[in-house]
Amino acid sequence: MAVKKIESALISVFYKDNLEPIIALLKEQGVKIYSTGGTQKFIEEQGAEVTPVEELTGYPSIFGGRVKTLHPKVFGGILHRREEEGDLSQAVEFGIPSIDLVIVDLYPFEETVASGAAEQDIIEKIDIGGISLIRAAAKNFKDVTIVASREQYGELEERLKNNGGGTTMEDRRYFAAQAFQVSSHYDTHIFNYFNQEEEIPALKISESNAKTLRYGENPHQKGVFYGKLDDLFDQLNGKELSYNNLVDIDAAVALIAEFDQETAFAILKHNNACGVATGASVKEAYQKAFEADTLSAFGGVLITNQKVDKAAAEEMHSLFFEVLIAPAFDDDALEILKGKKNRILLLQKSQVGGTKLVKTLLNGYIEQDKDLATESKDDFKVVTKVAPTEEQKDALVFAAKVCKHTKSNTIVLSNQDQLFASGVGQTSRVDSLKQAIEKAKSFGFDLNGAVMASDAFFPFPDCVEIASKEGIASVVQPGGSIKDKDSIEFCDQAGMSMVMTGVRHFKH
Ligand SMILES: NC(=O)c1ncn([C@@H]2O[C@H](COP(=O)(O)O)[C@@H](O)[C@H]2O)c1NC=O
Repeated sequence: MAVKKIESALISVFYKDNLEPIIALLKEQGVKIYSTGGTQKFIEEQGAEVTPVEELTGYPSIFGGRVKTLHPKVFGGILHRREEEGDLSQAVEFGIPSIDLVIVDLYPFEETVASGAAEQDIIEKIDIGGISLIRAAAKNFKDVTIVASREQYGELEERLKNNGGGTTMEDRRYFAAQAFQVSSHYDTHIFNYFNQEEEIPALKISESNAKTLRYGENPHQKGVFYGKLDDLFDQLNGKELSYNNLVDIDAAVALIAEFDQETAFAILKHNNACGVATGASVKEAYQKAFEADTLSAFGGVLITNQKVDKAAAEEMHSLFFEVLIAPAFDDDALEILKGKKNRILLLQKSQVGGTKLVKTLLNGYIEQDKDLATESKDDFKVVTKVAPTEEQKDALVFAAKVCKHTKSNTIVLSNQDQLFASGVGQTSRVDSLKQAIEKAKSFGFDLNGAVMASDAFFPFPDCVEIASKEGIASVVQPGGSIKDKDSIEFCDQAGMSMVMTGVRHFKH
């Protein structure tokens, strides 16, 4: 493919770091360099000759830097079509030089917003000249090479070296695509800043950090994660995270975030908890979580909200599991856990944050607020003659937390510090209850005195009838059925207590 030699360049970058090798290369090739104030100074410090852009435009940088490159001599130099006679003669007529390479690093708008800066500082960080240079050069990629961010310096250097100081059409088209990626990302952030009140009903998401996964949900499906996982986790051991790992990890961190007062441990499989417990230590919480379902724990995703110590690590080590997430690990615990080379160990550095959930649906996207409601004892409205004891209320809070993070329809059975069993994702609530009862019994739990949580109301009294037969003593549910009365009356006859929260927690 034909190589177009670079003879002139315009460089205007906010962050000057890492530019040195490019300057050295351009200098070596005798490229004529035009530049703006701060960048010009930096390039001169590298010992290269620079023509100030002011010399080209005949204007100084004005209005506090709001106008410096915005001039026909600059944009004409980029945009004129080299194969058009008319464009070439106009360039000569108006004394417009050719600019073959444009290097820009935009004002850091996103960073300034994130720093909590004042509105005026944020507005000044909306780059105008830089973004225009990027668009112009990308549009004229047939003749011009555009490098739109400092992250692309390495690629430019490599391509210039490979092509003897020039670029191919393929190179320039690639850089143009990168440029529009940079400019659209930049504008997305500006729009979202201006539309914080969501007056304009438009969904703009832009994430340039991509991680190609081994595959999607199944090996015949491709999968990519877009986001900055490194902000949340340090991976300390194990194989690459898979699509399904990420889905389970997402569910695990959301569940464990419910427990901020006590040491908690959860084991998840296919998005649902098969074990959850609190305890005096991570080891004890793990043991109790594991007890709830010693079969499902195999290959599971494990998570705790406390530092993993040696005792806990020794206890877990014999279990085959995919992932363990914790906010910290003792060195001797890590040494034990690293004994299995594929085992994924994640150190969680921060909470997930964010208030919205988005997914694709039909031919569009669906967005909703995250379910950030968690009920405490104060939210319980006792609707039966018998009120739950304090201990039962603790158990109801525990069960309700697990219930909120389990696929609907769900029924969760527990005491105040241990999940006994849950029925998950059943098409009828009764089936969920039956599944939970059978499972709890199969792992040796005595349901006498246990509590029950339901993610949505009981349309009929059938669930409390079945629960009563098993000795379940107290129930938490949102309420809101036209037949609430039937369930309440049954509980009163059976001597059970029931509280309503008024908050439904479907998880589809
Ligand atoms: N106003 C303009 O004409 C203009 N032209 C280029 N810039 C930006 O100015 C910055 C470089 O400025 P300096 O070389 O003075 O440090 C770059 O981030 C570039 O994107 C401009 N600034 C903002 O719009």
